[in-house]
Amino acid sequence: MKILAYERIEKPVLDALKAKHDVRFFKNIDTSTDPDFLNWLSKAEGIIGLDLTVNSELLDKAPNLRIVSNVSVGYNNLDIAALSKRNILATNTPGILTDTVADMAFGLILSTARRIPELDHYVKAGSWTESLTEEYYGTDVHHKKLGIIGMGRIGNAIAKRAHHGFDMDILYHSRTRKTDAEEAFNATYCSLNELLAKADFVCLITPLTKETTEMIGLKEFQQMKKSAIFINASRGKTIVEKDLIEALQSGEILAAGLDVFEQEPVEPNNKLLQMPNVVTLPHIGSSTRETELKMSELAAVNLEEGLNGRKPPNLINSVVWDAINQNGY
Ligand SMILES: NC(=O)C1=CN([C@@H]2O[C@H](COP(=O)(O)OP(=O)(O)OC[C@H]3O[C@@H](n4cnc5c(N)ncnc54)[C@H](O)[C@@H]3O)[C@@H](O)[C@H]2O)C=CC1
Ligand SMILES: O=C(O)C(=O)CO
Repeated sequence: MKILAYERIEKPVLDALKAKHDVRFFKNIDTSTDPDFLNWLSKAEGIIGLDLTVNSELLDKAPNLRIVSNVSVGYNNLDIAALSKRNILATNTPGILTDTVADMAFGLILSTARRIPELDHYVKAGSWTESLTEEYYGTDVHHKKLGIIGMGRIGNAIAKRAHHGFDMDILYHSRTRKTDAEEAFNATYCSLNELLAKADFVCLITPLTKETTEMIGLKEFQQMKKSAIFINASRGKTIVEKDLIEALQSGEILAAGLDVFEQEPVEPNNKLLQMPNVVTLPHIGSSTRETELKMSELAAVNLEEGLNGRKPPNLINSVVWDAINQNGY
């Protein structure tokens, strides 16, 4: 079968797909103009990859497409309505990356509060010439209040680390109450306003949807404590980035730890990159060797199951499955 592979997919998985199918791999191309890409797209039955924008415009050029398999849990790059309208299956990779992303989010909490990257530079620059004074002190993490916005799989894994490892009080805001998390981590459900006002650490880990786009802007930063540390591991567009810059510059909040940006890769002149109280990462939450491989493997299983007429384990638009089973492809 003809498969279009795009951007991130681990080599052993790509090689295994190539051994069975007619696969073309694309990286760093303009998907609206690249002739090779457009030619392959017109023939492809399956797409596998990370972050390819799949909308009506692209789908109009892909008449043979039957499945799009994302190598990520977030699928804000996919227009699910447009895919479903054309009876094209869409899949993602939930679960297997949860602990890895939670570790990284916790890494951002610790490194921002304890100023680890900043102090690492200080030591390596040879500036540690005398006993340190208050100016270099950080903020405690243990026994503080952690506010989690988006208490899903990853939110729960962050809460688990915070509750069991750091004796933190957990506040959370989500679309629905999560009684399991309340029982397991003594977590308290809050309105967004209440969470923002009470939390020492505000950690955003929702999917990017219409509802969550720009959900945290200047008004929300102003509601946070002046000592608050803001962590974003969700998607860059869940916040208003210029408002975060303003909130940090005016001292509305203390610091931020960011794995995601409005524009990725982040522009080198982004003001956030010049702030010592901001810890930045290159959208690397799930990217350990072990987990990236598992994500590619799971995405390949989803792809093959779909192409072989079986229900993929991580199907997003089950309405398409129902339609296919009633009417056939
Ligand atoms: N930085 C990174 O490398 C990674 C980032 N992510 C991001 O994390 C997101 C969450 O992943 P999972 O925990 O696996 O998803 P999930 O679906 O298990 O959890 C998402 C949670 O957000 C909540 N939510 C949705 N809309 C909301 C709203 N308007 N207000 C409040 N809560 C809302 C849902 O109720 C759910 O509890 C992904 O969609 C992706 O955007 C995921 C993996 C890696
Ligand atoms: O899985 C996701 O949603 C990511 O952001 C990349 O791993």
